[in-house]
Amino acid sequence: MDFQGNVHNRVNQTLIPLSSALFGAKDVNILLGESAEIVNGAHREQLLPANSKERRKVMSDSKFQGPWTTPLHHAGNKFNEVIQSKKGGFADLPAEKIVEMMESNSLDKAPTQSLLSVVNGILDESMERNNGEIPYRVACLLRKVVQEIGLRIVTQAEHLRMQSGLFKAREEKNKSRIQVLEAIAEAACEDSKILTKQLQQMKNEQAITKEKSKSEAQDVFRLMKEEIVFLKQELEVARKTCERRCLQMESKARSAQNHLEERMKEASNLLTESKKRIKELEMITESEVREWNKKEHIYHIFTEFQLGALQDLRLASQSIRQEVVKTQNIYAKEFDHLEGEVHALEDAARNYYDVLAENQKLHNVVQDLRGNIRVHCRIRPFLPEKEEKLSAIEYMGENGELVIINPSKTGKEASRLFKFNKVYGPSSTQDEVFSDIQPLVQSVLDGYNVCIFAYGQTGSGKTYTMMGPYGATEEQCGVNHRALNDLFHISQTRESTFTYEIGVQMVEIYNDQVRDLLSSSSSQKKYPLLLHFFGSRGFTST
Ligand SMILES: Nc1ncnc2c1ncn2[C@@H]1O[C@H](COP(=O)(O)OP(=O)(O)OP(=O)(O)O)[C@@H](O)[C@H]1O
Repeated sequence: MDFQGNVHNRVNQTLIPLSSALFGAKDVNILLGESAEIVNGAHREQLLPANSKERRKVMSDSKFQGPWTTPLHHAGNKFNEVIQSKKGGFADLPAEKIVEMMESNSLDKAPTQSLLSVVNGILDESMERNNGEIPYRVACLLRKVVQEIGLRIVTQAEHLRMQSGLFKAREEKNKSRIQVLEAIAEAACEDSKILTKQLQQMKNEQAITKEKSKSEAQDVFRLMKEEIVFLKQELEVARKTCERRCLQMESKARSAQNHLEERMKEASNLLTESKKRIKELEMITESEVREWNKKEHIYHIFTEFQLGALQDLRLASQSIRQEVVKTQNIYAKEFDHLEGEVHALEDAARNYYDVLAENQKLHNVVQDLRGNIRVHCRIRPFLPEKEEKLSAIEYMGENGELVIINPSKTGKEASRLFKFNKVYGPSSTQDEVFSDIQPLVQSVLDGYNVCIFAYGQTGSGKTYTMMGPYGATEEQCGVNHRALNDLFHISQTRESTFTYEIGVQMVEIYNDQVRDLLSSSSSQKKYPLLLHFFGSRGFTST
């Protein structure tokens, strides 16, 4: 539709300029009007320009007018009046009238028909007359009229030449227009060819599209067929499954029915049994009722006996109440006495706390006196696997003296004396070692800073002393366990007077690096702190 509409528009666009070239221009009307004036005087009025001024000009320019011309009363009126008013022949016309007719103005405006009728009239008159003479004045008029007609013929001939020149020019113009129109027609033909081509192309495309849609429809049909086959198969499978399930359900229903029948039988059996039981129970109940009646009787006797006993009890309770009042009085006196004693105890307790504080002070003073820094030496026993058991200890004093011998040297240099605060022999126990450290734990709880650390070469027994051996028993536990036990124990005994917050930190210092042994993340294990003053030997501290 669009294509056809476009073609129609294009054809219209081509035709509109064509028609305007033929019929629309004003000059075409003028051209036709002027041609008609010359070729066919009958269409003069219709084809002359509509503008009245132009019309008048054309009319006045055209001096050759035939008898068909519409009478122009404004031109040559006098001439006509004279012709029409004349009686008899031209020879009879008075001289003034002929002069009046000969006035150039009058002749100019007279129609050519009138001029010709004057000439014919004069010629007829001369032929009618026997002598054939034409009076002089009439002959003058005749000459004048003939001259006028001759002039008009000359003018008309010129006019005709001009008109033919105009015609030629217009013909040229028309030829060029025809060429333009032919060119337009050719262009229109080219357009129509292109359009036809496009139409053909579109038809081809439409055919291809139709082919495509046909193949697609075939594909869809095939796919639908496959889908239907697949769905049929699935339906078949589903039907089979359904049948199988129905069969299973039926067998289940049958088994359930059998089961129910069995249950019904069991229930009926139970019912008969329970009926029997009810009968038995009724019999038992009857016998029990009898029993209960007997018992009621016995209870009745017993209650009466109890009432008697209760009476006795009431009497006894009254006497007891009197006793209790007496005892309460005695207790009140004793409470007064005890109150006095409690007051005395409170005073004593207050004194006790003072004494306790004093005692703590004295304890810490004693610790200070024993030395702020104490060095104890523990001698490790020989390890069982050691074969050579040659000891370097020559003497071990009770006040911390220790003499070490060096077999490779002689004389004074062979032995060396060391002085410690305390020396523990190879047979010393963990408890013995801790007994000297224990007072320091109490000092911690009194607000003193305490540090206990073990120092010695590898394998000298630091870990053993501080922690105990692997899987240690209570007896083998080292300083750490024992100190912590004491800390908790003493803090508990003091919980009425003190509140302690206890925290634990376990670090290892090894190769100048401090590590947090309780940290779970490996990145935080390493402390940024570097210790230079401990040297490079390993040790364990608490
Ligand atoms: N007093 C002791 N009684 C019995 N065995 C001990 C005693 N002291 C140490 N040992 C034993 O000696 C061995 C080495 O002791 P320990 O591991 O405590 O040494 P260490 O100084 O901690 O060594 P390192 O610096 O290499 O860690 C261990 O088998 C330990 O059981």
